[in-house]
Amino acid sequence: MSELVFFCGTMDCGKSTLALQIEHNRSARGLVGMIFTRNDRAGQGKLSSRLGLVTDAVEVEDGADLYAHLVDHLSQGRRADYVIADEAQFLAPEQIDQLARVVDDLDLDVYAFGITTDFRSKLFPGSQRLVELADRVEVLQVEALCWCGARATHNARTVGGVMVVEGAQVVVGDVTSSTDEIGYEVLCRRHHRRRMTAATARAAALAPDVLPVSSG
Ligand SMILES: Nc1ncnc2c1ncn2[C@@H]1O[C@H](COP(=O)(O)OP(=O)(O)O)[C@@H](O)[C@H]1O
Ligand SMILES: Cc1cn([C@H]2C[C@H](O)[C@@H](COP(=O)(O)O)O2)c(=O)[nH]c1=O
Repeated sequence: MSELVFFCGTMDCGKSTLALQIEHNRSARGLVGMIFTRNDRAGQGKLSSRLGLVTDAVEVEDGADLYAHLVDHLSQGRRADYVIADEAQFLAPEQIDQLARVVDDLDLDVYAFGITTDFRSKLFPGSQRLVELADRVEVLQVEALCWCGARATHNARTVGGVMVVEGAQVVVGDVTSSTDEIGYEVLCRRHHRRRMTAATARAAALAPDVLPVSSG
């Protein structure tokens, strides 16, 4: 029985790497995948991992019908034995419904990869629909860590290392951004709630003691 599986986690926990491994293992056995992505950092029509691997993919545009895309592809006599959708948080809810239809009506496995929540810890609409529709939701095993050493569960957006809570939901970026750029940092919930990033924690640790010292 084919499945819709949602592999999720924070940024930088290895989702794209796993997508590329699934693709590698299946193509090594002669299977052909249809690979979708949207807004990958490496550019349009790319699925890339921080380990340096990259493969070509179909860039999903606004309003694209993913089910129709598969039907067109197959009716031209071309193969697709399974589907991978990376950066699935950026897909519209309707496109997730189309992926579920690919599983049910075309009997293909669909592996979707994405972050569940945005920098304000709100569900992305595409991820919400995946949680609603997936046969299985798998949280990645390789945990990203907060600066304090706890498991990172949340994604913070930063400007110059300082966490921000205003802005558009979608801003493509990375966890290794230079000062002043918009970047991201993964944090545990405690430090996300306190808006305490590695930079602000370091600054607080270096600040002179603010408590008055009594002379008598
Ligand atoms: N230089 C490195 N050596 C070993 N592992 C690395 C290195 N750089 C990145 N990684 C691994 O790659 C993971 C990020 O993989 P990636 O697939 O790009 O993440 P995601 O798609 O979840 O954002 C990191 O959590 C880390 O485990
Ligand atoms: C938290 C958050 C992230 N994004 C963007 C930043 C990256 O381009 C991707 C996540 O990619 P990764 O492979 O999982 O690292 O999402 C965003 O647009 N909005 C956010 O709130």
